[in-house]
Parts: sequence; C-alpha cells; structure tokens
Amino acid sequence: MEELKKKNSVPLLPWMRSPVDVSLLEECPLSLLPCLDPRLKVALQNMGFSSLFSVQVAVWQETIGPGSFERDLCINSPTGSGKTLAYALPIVQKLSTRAVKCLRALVVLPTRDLALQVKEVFTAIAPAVGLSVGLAVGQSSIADEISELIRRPKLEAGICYDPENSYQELQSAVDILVATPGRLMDHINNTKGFTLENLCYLVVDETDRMLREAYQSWLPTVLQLTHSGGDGLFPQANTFLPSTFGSLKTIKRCGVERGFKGKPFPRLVKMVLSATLTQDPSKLSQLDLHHPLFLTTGKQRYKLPDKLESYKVICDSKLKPLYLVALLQNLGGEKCIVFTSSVESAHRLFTLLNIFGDLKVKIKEYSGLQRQSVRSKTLKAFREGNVQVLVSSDAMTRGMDVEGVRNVINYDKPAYIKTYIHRAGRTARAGQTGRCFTLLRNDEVKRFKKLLQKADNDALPDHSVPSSSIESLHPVFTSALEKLKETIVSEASRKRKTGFKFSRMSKGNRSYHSTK
Ligand SMILES: Nc1ncnc2c1ncn2[C@@H]1O[C@H](COP(=O)(O)OP(=O)(O)OP(=O)(O)O)[C@@H](O)[C@H]1O
Repeated sequence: MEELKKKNSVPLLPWMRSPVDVSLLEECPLSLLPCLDPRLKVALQNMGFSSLFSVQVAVWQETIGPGSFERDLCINSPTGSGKTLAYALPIVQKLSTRAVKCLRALVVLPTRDLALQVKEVFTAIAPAVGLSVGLAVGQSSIADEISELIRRPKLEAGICYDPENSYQELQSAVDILVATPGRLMDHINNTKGFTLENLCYLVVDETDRMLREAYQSWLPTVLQLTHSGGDGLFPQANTFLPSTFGSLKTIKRCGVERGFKGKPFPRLVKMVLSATLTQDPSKLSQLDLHHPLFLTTGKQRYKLPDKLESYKVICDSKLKPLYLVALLQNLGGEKCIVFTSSVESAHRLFTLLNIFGDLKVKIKEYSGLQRQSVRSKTLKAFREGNVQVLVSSDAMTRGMDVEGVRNVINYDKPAYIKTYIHRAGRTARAGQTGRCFTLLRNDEVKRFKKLLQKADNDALPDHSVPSSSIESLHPVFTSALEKLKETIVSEASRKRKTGFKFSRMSKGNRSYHSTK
C-alpha cells in the first residue's frame, strides 16, 4: 500500500494502511461458499448468479466467515463490481434466523432511483428467508409509505384502546429499510411507531457523496439514535435529545429492557461503500466507525473496470453536436448514455438531437430538473430497450445499473476523476466490456490525460469520426440550431406563464453547444 500513501497529501488513517486487497481473491461458486443458507443459494440462482464476485467473497469472509461482523467495513471497489449484493447477502443471511419482526437493517442512498434499485436486490433474496424489505424515498405518498412500513395492531372487539398509547402497539412491518436521507428524517421525526432502536446494520452506500451533503443532519441523528455507548452504558429512555431528533420514542432502550441483561449490547455494525471512497480522516470520522477494516481493490486509489476502454474524440467546440450525431450513428443503436455538465445543457442537447431527427434511435432526457415520475418512466423505457440513448446530467452518474449499456459518451468532459469513474462506470459492469468516449478539443487532451492517470489509465486512443460524415451533417445542423433557438424561447415563455422560473434553466452556460 506504499503507493496509496505516496499519492495522498493528507496522511492515511492507520487502519487504511493495511487493507484487504480484494483483487487477490477469486470468484467463488455458490456451491463452495461456506455457510450459505440453501434458500439464499436458490434465490441467487434464480437471479442468474452462479458464483460470488471477489468483493462479495471478501465481505462474506469478514461477516459470515471468520470476521463475523466484528469490525465495521469500509469498501472501496470499482463500479459494477457487485457492491450491492456484497452487503445485502450477509445482512439477509444474518437476519434469516430472527424471531421477531422489527427494523434491523437500514441502507441509506443519495437518490430515489438508486434506493429503488437496491431495494430490488434485497427483494430478490430476502423473502426466501421470510424477511420483508421497505422503501422510504421522497416524492412518493408518505401515507402509503407509512402503511407499508408500520403494522397497526389488530383491534379486538369489546376492548377499549387508549389512543394516546396506541403507538406503543405499532410494529415495524419490515426487517430491512432502504431509504434516502430526507424521507428517513421525516419518518424519524413524525411517523408513529417508526423506531431505530433495534437496528443492527447500517449501510451507507455511495459514502463519499453521502458525507458531502448534510441532509438535515441525518447521519448524526441516526448515530445518536442507535448509539449504545462503547462502555456498555446505554442511554436511558428519558435521555434528553435536542429537538432535531424529533420524538423521543426512537431512542435506543437500555440493554436490560431489551433482554440483553448480562450480555454485551449488540453493536450497530456499519458498512460504508463507494467506487471512490474518501480517505479524508475528518470525513470518515463522521461515521464513528468501530475498529474499521478497509477493503480495496489493487494498489491504486481509483480503479476503472478491467474491461472498460477509454477513447477521445477530438473536435472543435462549435462542432460538438455534429461529432456526437456522427458517433451515435456509428454506434448503431447500442444502448448509450451521453453526459453533459449541467441539467441545462442536457435539456438543450436533447432538444437539438430531436430536431436533428434521422438518428434511427429513440433518445430521452434524464435530469434532476424533471419530475420523478418522468425520470422513472424514462429509466424503465431505457431498461426495457425502448429508448437507446439517454442524454443525462450527472443525475445518472452514480450507481445506476442498466443492463446492456455498452457506451458512455462524455459530451462535456468531467472536471474530476471521480466524475469520470462514476460516469464511465455505467458501462463495463459485472465483467462485461464497455467503451467511454470523451469529446475534447486538441488543447484539452494533455490535462485530461493527467486526470485519467489518477486512475492508472493514460492510454486514451483516438476514436476518429470521418470528416465526410461531419460535412454531410452541416446543412441540417445550421437549420437545427435555428429551430433550437425558437424552441428554447417558446419553452421559456410557456414556463413563465405556468409560473416556472426559467431563470433556473438558463443559469450558467447559455450557448447552444455547451463547451463546459
Ligand atoms: N455474483 C454475481 N454474479 C453475476 N452478476 C452479478 C453478481 N453480483 C452482482 N451482479 C451484477 O453486477 C451488476 C453490478 O452490480 P452493482 O450495481 O451492485 O455494482 P456496484 O459495485 O454497486 O456498482 P456502482 O459502484 O456503479 O454502484 C448488477 O447488474 C448485478 O446484477
């Protein structure tokens, strides 16, 4: 790990200096995986999986295997390497013997679409061992969500119930909850019967992103509500907590009350993961990790998937849309994600591509400016293959797993290596091949190659687009640009009439072919 140390200006935390190198482990066939519950084996086979990937084997060893969840795990593993199942499988296996249903595992992710995706992985395995999985995400009806998360007592005829105390009878309807931070806080603060007092496992996925954003202090709140005190002293039920912690009912009860008299109080086990895990001690300290173990892949801090090929497409800024069209024509209908630097440029580019027509592929926009229902519909169509090209802002950058994406195009080059890693990582997943093309001006190449060196990748061969294809697109392009201006102006006036603040849309780069 000498290289890890050298490349960092901030000194590495001592426990990060002796990691487990996941790349030294082999995949493991399910039939050879020690202790795997046979019901889970069948569930995995039904998912089409016959073996576990190396990161999954490494986590299994540290949880179900000899490590037996004694240490918190910090996992740094490339995009598409299977981190979701790496934490889902041991948690489900561990909870499979639980006798009473209550909320025992919480997974927190930054976006609704990611939470949905992770919930599906849990849902594919948890029911096999009698566990239920819930989802708490914004932009869905909170009333519906509460009725799925909380079980009301069955009222018996002839018995008088005290409505004041009725929440004590409420029980969790789920064993595992996948949540976004905002909605999680809503439930902590307002949902009767929602409690973290029995939580055993906390997963913070996309950790570096989750730590960057405070989201109503969700992390300190969760940690405080689940804190059992390293010295065996537990918070009393009447402990005062500041108002941000909402109702006091979620405070973890003392060990005796929970039936752990004379036994060590079960520690809340944490697993934190990313393809670009932060090594910043001040950030990691927010997680309050217990004797953490660092699992990483290879000697480099950042690693791209083995079967990813990175290419540059050299072009003049003004002609970028033409090069993109020619490239898309070249890719012949393969699923592709085109990344822009902002929601505004994603919208303009999508509009322009549609005006262009003649691409023989269905293109959709996917951005943070759209309503969730629109985004979900687009994602579904893309997954099902009814849309072949997504023009996206960085809303699509992290974690999204869509089968069959063979190409990623950086229409606007990423400013950071982390952004490149996550964008490029939408392809070449689960051992598949994939290509990432970045549109660059000649004078940008040197700097960009330097950026890629951080992920040990300085080979950036040219992908040339024949000049004849560009020339033949010129006349259409000129008239398409005119139409684009008209469309943008009419959209702006329509949105002004309906009260939408177009100023949000037009902030930043106003040019019609963003060069950001
Ligand atoms: N053991 C396995 N066998 C076959 N496919 C698998 C296995 N585990 C996971 N996969 C598939 O690999 C793909 C990537 O998995 P996952 O989304 O968990 O990756 P990730 O490491 O979390 O990526 P990212 O960092 O981009 O979020 C998914 O399509 C998943 O179904």
